[in-house]
Amino acid sequence: MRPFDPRLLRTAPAARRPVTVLAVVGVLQGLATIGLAVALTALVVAVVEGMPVGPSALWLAGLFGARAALAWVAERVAAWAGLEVTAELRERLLARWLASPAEDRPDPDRAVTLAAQGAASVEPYVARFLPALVAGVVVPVLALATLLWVDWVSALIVALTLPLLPFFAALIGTATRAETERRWAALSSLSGHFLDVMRGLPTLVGYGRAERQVDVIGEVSQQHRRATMSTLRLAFTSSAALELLASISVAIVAVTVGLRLTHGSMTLQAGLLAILLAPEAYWPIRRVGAEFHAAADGAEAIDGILAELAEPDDSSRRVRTWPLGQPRPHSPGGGAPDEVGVRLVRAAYTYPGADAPALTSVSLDAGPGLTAVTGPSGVGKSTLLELAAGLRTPTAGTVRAGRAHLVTQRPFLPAGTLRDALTLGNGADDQALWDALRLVGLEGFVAGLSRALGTPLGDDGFGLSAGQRARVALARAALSTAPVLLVDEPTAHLDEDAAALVHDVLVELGERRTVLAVTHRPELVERADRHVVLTHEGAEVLR
Ligand SMILES: Nc1ncnc2c1ncn2[C@@H]1O[C@H](COP(=O)(O)OP(=O)(O)OP(=O)(O)O)[C@@H](O)[C@H]1O
Repeated sequence: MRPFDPRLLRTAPAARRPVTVLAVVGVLQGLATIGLAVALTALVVAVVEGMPVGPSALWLAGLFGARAALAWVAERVAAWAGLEVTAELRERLLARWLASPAEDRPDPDRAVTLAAQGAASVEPYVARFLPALVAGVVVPVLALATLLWVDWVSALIVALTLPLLPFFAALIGTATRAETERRWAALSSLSGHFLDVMRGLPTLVGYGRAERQVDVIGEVSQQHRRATMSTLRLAFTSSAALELLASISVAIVAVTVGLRLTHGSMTLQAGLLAILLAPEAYWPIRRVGAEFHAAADGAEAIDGILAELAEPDDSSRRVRTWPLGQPRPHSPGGGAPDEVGVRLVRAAYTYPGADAPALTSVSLDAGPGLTAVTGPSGVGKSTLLELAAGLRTPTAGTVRAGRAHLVTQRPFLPAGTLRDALTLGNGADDQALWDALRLVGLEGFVAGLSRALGTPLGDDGFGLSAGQRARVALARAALSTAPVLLVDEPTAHLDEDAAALVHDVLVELGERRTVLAVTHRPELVERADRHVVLTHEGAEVLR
């Protein structure tokens, strides 16, 4: 692990200010520590020699106060810096992944590990390790310079023994590296397993196989525990080794000072100051060693995150890049911003690692109005919508589409209120929300809830039926200002009456926008302006 990776400050500019403040506070803390040793010596000498103690006592109290205040500031700034960096790295990762075609994104388990635990482990690195590193560089230099001025013999002993600490720390660090990598791999595999089990839980419960997963999760957790314990063992042993080395070095200084004091070849002032200053040269380096282990995970994660954020070699595949939370500068799928339709010319798509293409040479031209897309299961209908939405880049041919809103077969509904699920954080007034709910036939249902739009929903829309979830997703599509709506099997979970209502909504939306709806329902095909049948050979436009 590199002690400090400057790429971090380049990638997370928000961290620059807090990290600079941390460095300045670290230098001030070092000066206060040296000042404290000088003031304490002056006070003791004044007491011993019967001189007035007032001035040195005042200096001592003032410096104690200043050091306490600086420690408080350092703690606050470190916490602030940790949060800033973690938040910025997460935001950048999400922005990068959202701006990349699906095939360029990492596996979900790696993405979860990087953005969740990975970014979180950067916090102790920034909040604890970096301040320790600043102190580790500044304080020993200041202490050594003062020692040289006070007593060159003590300075020589410290100068000779001090480099042993970072040397041993580096030796131990090299041994820890493999352990840290093992722990990181164990964590990634645990996340992957956990994610897979959570995804497959309904199926596993359905087949009565959920219990078996307890053992699998148990075994992976044990691997993680063993890796963590061996890292901890190493951390404790290395701390003890550095502690011992520093204690022996301070003892050598103390013994030589004591001998010279006894022989009268040294003044009490110089001797006391040397004994007080010697430990100050060692402790910051010991602290770096101690914080190193807490930071090792963070440094490993930073490597992974920075690699993920690094510019890709093939920038032509990066079809859409825009800052998070800002409107897209150009529409997905390579279309112009004002385009209102979807146009595919001999578009093909092969999933990464797949042998056969999921979509072969599809050409279609869908302008404003409702276009029904039908075809046998697995023919590539969902893939077609993802291409039109710009989530994937075609492996051959071209796709042009206006700004699109995609309603997938399993629409994402965040945990929060019904209002959150409808707006997804975009501003829309309540009147617009009620209009959209009326459109999809949910107005009466929501009005009947005691907290109406403020009704809390669980993860994935928990608390709503499958049909209600589909209609909330459709209301969200109606609320969006995108000129192109892409809808994947909107009536899959609905009974005849509810399906008829959704069909009305799609027809109505089609009067104002381009609606591409994948469906199995002949009633919707009947009412559509265009009908495209997807086959394994391409697309056949029937109407
Ligand atoms: N992420 C993926 N990785 C690899 N292959 C995939 C992936 N998603 C889909 N496929 C494959 O691509 C083909 C087209 O899938 P797609 O989901 O687009 O079909 P579909 O027509 O929408 O099917 P259905 O009507 O059952 O929803 C299928 O053979 C499927 O197995």
